[in-house]
Amino acid sequence: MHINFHVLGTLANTIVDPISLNYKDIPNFPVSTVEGHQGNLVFGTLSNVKVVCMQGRFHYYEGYILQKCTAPVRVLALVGVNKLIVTNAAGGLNPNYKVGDIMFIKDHINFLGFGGNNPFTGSKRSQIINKMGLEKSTHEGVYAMVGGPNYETIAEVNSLRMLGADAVGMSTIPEVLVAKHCAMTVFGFSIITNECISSYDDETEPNHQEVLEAINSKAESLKEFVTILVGNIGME
Ligand SMILES: O=P(O)(O)O[C@@H]1C[C@H](O)[C@@H](CO)O1
Ligand code: HPA
Repeated sequence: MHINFHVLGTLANTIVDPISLNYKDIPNFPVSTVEGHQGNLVFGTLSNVKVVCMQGRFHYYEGYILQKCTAPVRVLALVGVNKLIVTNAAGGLNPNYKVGDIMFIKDHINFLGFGGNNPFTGSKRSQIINKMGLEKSTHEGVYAMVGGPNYETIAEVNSLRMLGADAVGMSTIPEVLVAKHCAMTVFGFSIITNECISSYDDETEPNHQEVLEAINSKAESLKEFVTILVGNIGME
């Protein structure tokens, strides 16, 4: 099983008997350039399931073409991975979402794809949240991918809401498309790291630091969530 941990990279510390490879030591692998994306491929076990975790991913805005962003998914498919858990940090567009909430991705809006930068489509979900008592802070929603690296303007936030998006981020969809192309089963979720600003009266601005802080403050509960999730998916 493959887990894509992006800025949730510290969660890789839960992996048992880890063997870590730095991306720069893997021939032709891209290297991570975004703060919080540590750039390691970590092999080991979680809930007695063999896993490989990407501690850091690649974004279109880093200058990588989507084929390069998603190449690691193809590499993992070639080494036998057939299930993917994909995660991201995302801004909450839905007014009911609070910082730290989890959103299961039931669908997506691929803005890069609208512009012709997209090969495929597809996403799936699964569910194990009750035993952790997280019902009130989980949702099922639509993830919209924008190109980044800048955050959205107020007009863009309001447009995304009108289009039916519940959360917005800068990643994930290309990996999901390629994973589906490689016949993987995919489960995706977003951590809501900020509430998107939709009013000109609001003088605050989104920033990467608050994204990292929101992730870190939820790290323990997310570790538990992913550990249970991997155990459950591994048994399917
Ligand atoms: O890799 P993800 O999508 O989780 O990282 C998000 C998107 C941007 O890189 C950054 C925004 O602060 O976090
Ligand atoms: O508000 C956001 N917008 C886009 N990407 C993001 N990643 C985390 N938060 C956001």
